[in-house]
This record gives sequence, structure tokens and C-alpha cells, in this order.
Amino acid sequence: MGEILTAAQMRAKEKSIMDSGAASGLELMERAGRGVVDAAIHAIGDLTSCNHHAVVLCGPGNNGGDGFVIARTLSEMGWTVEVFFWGKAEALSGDARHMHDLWTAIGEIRPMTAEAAGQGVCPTFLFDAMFGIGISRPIPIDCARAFETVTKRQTEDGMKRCFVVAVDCPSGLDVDSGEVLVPILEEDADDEAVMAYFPETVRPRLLPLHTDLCVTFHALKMGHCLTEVSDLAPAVVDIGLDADAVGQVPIPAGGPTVQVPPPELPTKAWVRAVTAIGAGGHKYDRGHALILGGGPGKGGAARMAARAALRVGAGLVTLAVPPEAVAENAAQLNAIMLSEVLDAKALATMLEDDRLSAICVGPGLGVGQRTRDLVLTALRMTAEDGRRVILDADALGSFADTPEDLFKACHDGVTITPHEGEFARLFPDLGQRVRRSDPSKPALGKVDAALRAAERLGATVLLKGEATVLADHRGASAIHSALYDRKAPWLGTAGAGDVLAGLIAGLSAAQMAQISHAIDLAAVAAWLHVECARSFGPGLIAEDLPEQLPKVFRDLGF
Ligand SMILES: NC(=O)C1=CN([C@@H]2O[C@H](COP(=O)(O)OP(=O)(O)OC[C@H]3O[C@@H](n4cnc5c(N)ncnc54)[C@H](O)[C@@H]3O)[C@@H](O)[C@H]2O)[C@@H](O)CC1
Ligand SMILES: [K+]
Repeated sequence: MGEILTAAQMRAKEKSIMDSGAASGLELMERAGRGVVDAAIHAIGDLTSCNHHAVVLCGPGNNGGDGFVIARTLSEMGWTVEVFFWGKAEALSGDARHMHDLWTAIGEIRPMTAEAAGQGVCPTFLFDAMFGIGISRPIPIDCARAFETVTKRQTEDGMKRCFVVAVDCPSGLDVDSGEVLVPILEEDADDEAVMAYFPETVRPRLLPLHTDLCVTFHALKMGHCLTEVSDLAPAVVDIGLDADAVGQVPIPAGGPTVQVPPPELPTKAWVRAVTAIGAGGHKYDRGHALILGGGPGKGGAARMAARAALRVGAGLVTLAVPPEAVAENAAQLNAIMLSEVLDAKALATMLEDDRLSAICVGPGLGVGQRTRDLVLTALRMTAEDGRRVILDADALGSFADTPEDLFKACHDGVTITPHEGEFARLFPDLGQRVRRSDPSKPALGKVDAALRAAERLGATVLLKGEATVLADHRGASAIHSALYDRKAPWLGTAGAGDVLAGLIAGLSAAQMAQISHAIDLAAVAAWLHVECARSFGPGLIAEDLPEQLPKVFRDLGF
């Protein structure tokens, strides 16, 4: 299951299978609820020391319908189940209403208030079935408060708290953007602040619902990959929506096609491509990466990029620096070659040599006119010949005031690698909407923002972060999330971004037939980057990253 779906795509899949008659909505809901119970019990493993007591919070839509199935399933297994409901039975959809009625035939339903939810023993499980993929605004404050009070129930010895299982997603997660729509819970928050949708400055006061395990259906949704929604990696339950059963489900217009690069993309095929290119051949078969470096005392970033490019597989790497920085770099480099490049004119002459197969511009270069000229020259000299250009850091910062100049010069061989701040400076209209600042407008989400930016540039965008989003001008997109069991928070260290740019440059230079699109090269680089960080562990500094590559390749079986 390499695909990641939007809410609309999931709805289309469900509709398609229901229309085909292969399964009814009720059957899907039954499988969903039972699948959640199985996944929750599986996650705990040994239940012998747990009470068989669960609380289920049900909302007004089909997510609540799943909750009623969960309650009935556990009750059939002999569990004591408390159900709290936020909504009106008569307003439930047909399927959810049916599940509600099946539950009320055997159990009780109480209104969802903090007072009621706070009473009683600490349950083994709390199921959050309040809101799923249908959420459109912050969840009602009563729901958030009820949730909080259940989680505060204590065992007699005060040693345990309940295990929180989110049904489909933690309530309040916008599954397309990964944004959390949860109201402020502090007692002193005035109503206006609770109901308004908040400027960035008060966001940190929003309290997401803490979740141990999220159980979703059929496939991960984008939000699961953009935001760490639970402590454990989300579990995906098969509810019988496989493409084989329903035929190819058309992606709704405007919906992005999102793929998960890891671990599917970095298969042995590409590792073989990276590590075996030129085996027994000539170093020129593996390409020649040119990295532009900064002035005296500013050379570290480009040197790290160069080292990453060489380690990842480029046959040759040249660092080109201003004349006054040659001595400093000469003292630091061995396998990496050194050239002098005075200005844009000198770069143009250098790039007449078409053996230079990829160019990385940005790390440590400084923001200003010289960098702008170098970028525009690199773009002009490569516009027609298929050579790849990677623009990072100062190459992007230098166009903050004149982004149009960059957009005009970019071509389909270009990959830009901004972090969120650099992205927002280049694309202010998109950057502001990566998160919702206006209650009336949905958040654009990083994937949509990156897609629009890529279209504007006619190039590939790698938007950095814990969840790295990739998009290209053809409309392809991917998320590479360093979340859950691929977490590597120590990767947030000075210079790590320069190494990533170097990895992309090195892979691009090698011109592997197996990986022809820039977005795939960037995805492989992002995957290797995190893999190197995980392989090294805490204490990592950026210089360590390229040095881990041989081990990462070896661990992959080479
Ligand atoms: N047959 C199906 O369609 C299936 C649906 N499934 C479940 O159904 C869920 C989607 O169901 P729905 O589309 O009904 O959506 P939800 O159950 O996520 O919630 C939508 C309901 O909440 C209301 N609402 C949204 N935001 C609100 C807010 N901030 N405050 C108050 N009310 C709000 C809506 O008006 C609507 O009544 C999935 O997440 C999944 O859990 C699964 O059972 C699989 C099968
Ligand atoms: K939920």
C-alpha cells in the first residue's frame, strides 16, 4: 500500500465499492469497527493485567457509527463499555443510525459532558470515535473536555492511564492538511478565543488530543504522514476496498496523487543503480557534480554538500569557489576537486563543459547580486540540455524580493529545496496557507502548496521538514515523513540541509537510467538523509551524515 489518500479519494473508493454492490456501507462500517478493536488489542498484546473496561466517545457522523460497532464488539467479548454520544440519534446517517440502534438494544448511551465522562474507573481503552475525515472546523469544546476528563481517570494506585485509540484519525485532525482543529482548553480561554480560528501566535496553546494508537482504514491519509498523530505508527485496517475488487478508482479532479516513497521506493534496484554504476567502468560514467561554494570562512556548507555528493555516487565532484577562498578550501579537500570561479561569466565558461552533469547552487553562498547572477547563469546554461540544477538556501533567499525572476528562469531539470521559511518567502500566498490562519478557508496543506509552487516554477519542489513534501510540475507528489518509527529529531542540526542538497546533486550527476524523474531522485535523497541520521543516532552533526552512507548501503545488502 504505497498510496496515501485524501479524504475525497477515500470517499470515492468507498462510494465506488458500494455502487458496485461488492459491499454495503453497513458492511464497511462493521469491518471498520471490528478492525479497530483487533488493532487495539493487538497493540496492547497481553491483556491479563488490564481491566476489561472501555469508554467509547461517539460523534454525530459515520465516525460515531464506527464507535457504536466498537462498543458492541467489545460488549460481545464480555467487556464493560461506556458510550458517550455527542449529537442527535435522529440526525445520524442511515448506517450510523443502524449501528446506534444495535448498540442501544444492548447498552446505554449517555450525553457527552465532562462531568459524566469524568466519573468511573480508569478504562483500559478510550476510543475516540467523535470525528473522522468529515471534520470541517474545530471540534466542539464539550467533546474536547469530555475526552480530557476520561484520560484523567486514574487507576486506584495512580499508576496507569487509559490507552487512547483514535478511530480513523484523532478527532480534530484535518486529514488533508495534517492541521489539528482542536479548541483551546485552558480554563481561562475566553469564548471568542476558543471559537475563532487562531493566528499563528496563539497556536501553541491548542491542545491536540493525545493519542496512543490511530487506526485508519484501507490506506494512510495525508494528515497521518504530515503530522505525528499518535505515539505508535498508525495501523491500517483492510476493509475490503482493494482496487482489484472495485477496479481502478479514478482520482477526483484536483486531488493530488501522493505516494509514500519509503520504504517502497528505495528498493534494491536503485541502490544497485547507485552503488554499482561504473563498477569496472570509468568515473565519468558516474557523472560530475559541480558545487558552488562561498567566500572565505563561509565554505563549510558547500564542502559538506560536496562530500555528500561524492559519497552518494557521483564519479567526480568539483567545488568552485571565489578566488579569495581557494587557499582555505585547498587546505580542506582531498578527493573533491577545487576550481576558482570569479563571477557568473566565469561560471558560464565552466558550464560549457557538458561533462558537468549536475550543479548545486546555494549552500553558504551568501544572499545578494552575485548569487542571483550565478543562479540565473546556471539555469540559462542548462535550460536546454537536460542537466540538473539544485537550488538551496541562499540561492533561494537571494530571490525573496524578486521571485518572478527565478520562476521565469527555472526549467524542468531544477529542484529547489526550501524549508518552510524559505518557501513562504518565495511563495508568500502559498506559504501563509500551509497552516490555516483564516477560519473560513481550509488550510492548503503542504502537499497542495508544494504542487502549486512546482507548477509555478515548472520544476521540482522539495519542501523540508519532519514531513518532507515533494512535488513536481507534472503534478506528481510524495511525502517522506520522518515520524513514528522513522523519527530522527537529531537531524535538525546546522548544515543538515546542505548535506541533503549535496545528496540530490550527487544522485542527479550520476544520471541513473533507473531513476529518471527529479522528484524520485529527491525522494531517494530524502530517504537516505534520514537513514543516515538514524544510523548514526543522537549526537549527530551534519559532517557525520555522508560518512554513514557506506553503512546504510551495506545494511541494504551491498
Ligand atoms: N460507510 C462509510 O462511509 C464509512 C465511513 N467510515 C467512517 O466514517 C467517517 C466519515 O464519516 P462522516 O463523513 O460522517 O464524517 P465524521 O464522522 O468525521 O463527522 C462528520 C459529522 O460531523 C459534523 N461536523 C463536522 N465538523 C464538525 C464540528 N467541528 N463540530 C460539530 N460537528 C461537526 C458534520 O456535520 C457531520 O455530521 C470516517 O472517518 C470513518 O471513521 C468507516 O466506517 C468506513 C465506512
Ligand atoms: K476520531
